[in-house]
Amino acid sequence: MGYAMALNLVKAGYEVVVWNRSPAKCDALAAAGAQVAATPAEVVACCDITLAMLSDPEACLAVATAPDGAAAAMAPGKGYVDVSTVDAATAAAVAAAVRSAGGAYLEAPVSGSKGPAEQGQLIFLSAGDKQLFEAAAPLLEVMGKASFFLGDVGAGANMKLVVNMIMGSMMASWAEGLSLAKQCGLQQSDLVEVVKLGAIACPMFALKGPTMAEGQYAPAFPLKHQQKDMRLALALGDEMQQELPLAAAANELYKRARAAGYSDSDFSAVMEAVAKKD
Ligand SMILES: NC(=O)C1=CN([C@@H]2O[C@H](COP(=O)(O)OP(=O)(O)OC[C@H]3O[C@@H](n4cnc5c(N)ncnc54)[C@H](OP(=O)(O)O)[C@@H]3O)[C@@H](O)[C@H]2O)C=CC1
Ligand SMILES: O=CCCC(=O)O
Repeated sequence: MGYAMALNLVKAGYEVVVWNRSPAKCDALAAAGAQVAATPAEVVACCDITLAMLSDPEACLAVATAPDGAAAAMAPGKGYVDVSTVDAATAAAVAAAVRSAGGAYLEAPVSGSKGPAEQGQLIFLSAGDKQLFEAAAPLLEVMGKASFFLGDVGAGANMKLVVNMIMGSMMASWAEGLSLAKQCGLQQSDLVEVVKLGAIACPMFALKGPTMAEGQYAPAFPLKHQQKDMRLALALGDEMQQELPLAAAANELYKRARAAGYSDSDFSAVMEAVAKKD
């Protein structure tokens, strides 16, 4: 995700400085014209606005707060936009580190996967410092098709977790439907066409149905990240005393798929947790 988003900024003519824990992953961006930094702090030192796209809460905290992390070079006039999917507590901790160094903080997790990231069609779910949202708007416009400002720190993270919890349950349900259709002798391709025309038509079902029927799960949204989002959404449910029985059941399927070795496959590989073995 970070690669596609940064590449769009380079293509739009911005001076982009990149860092990644595994440095080789910066090579293609360097070839496209980005400058490569040695640490997150070095990125922040070079830039007015720094974007972070990282896997999970642990990664976001590490990159923001390590001795050579982003907060170490934060200063008044600089902004940090974390577009990773994390929980509100992590967003608050990163915000505190950035703000205590005088910087501004925006969380802006994204809806949309690899394709929308490449096409500049992401949806940003932002919260935090409104002035930074306004300053970052031209960048978000390059990378996305819509940006929402949802309020104080945590609101963007919570919105993203609600959206991905719904998506995870829908995908698990779709996997069950495709599997049941097959078991009763129906063509899965017919199910895809029937669903496409009715009230439960859904771009995700249309996109993923054919490849799921073939047992192909080339990663767009890795299953380990979907399971992380289910876990974080369930924790949010506990905190809010909101029952989430469907999401809890779906989470067990994603955990089963992870245990079966599908962590780095697309999240549609949840199919393997429900499909009856012939
Ligand atoms: N893929 C998708 O479709 C979407 C993903 N998201 C969210 O975006 C985020 C990134 O997703 P995606 O790009 O797919 O994930 P990837 O797994 O491809 O990339 C994760 C990135 O995080 C880095 N990272 C992980 N742990 C650490 C750490 N401890 N310290 C420093 N860097 C670390 C990785 O570095 P390294 O290369 O060294 O491993 C890599 O750059 C996740 O929060 C995900 O939930 C949101 C919308 C869509
Ligand atoms: O977090 C991943 C979201 C994927 C999507 O919105 O298609």
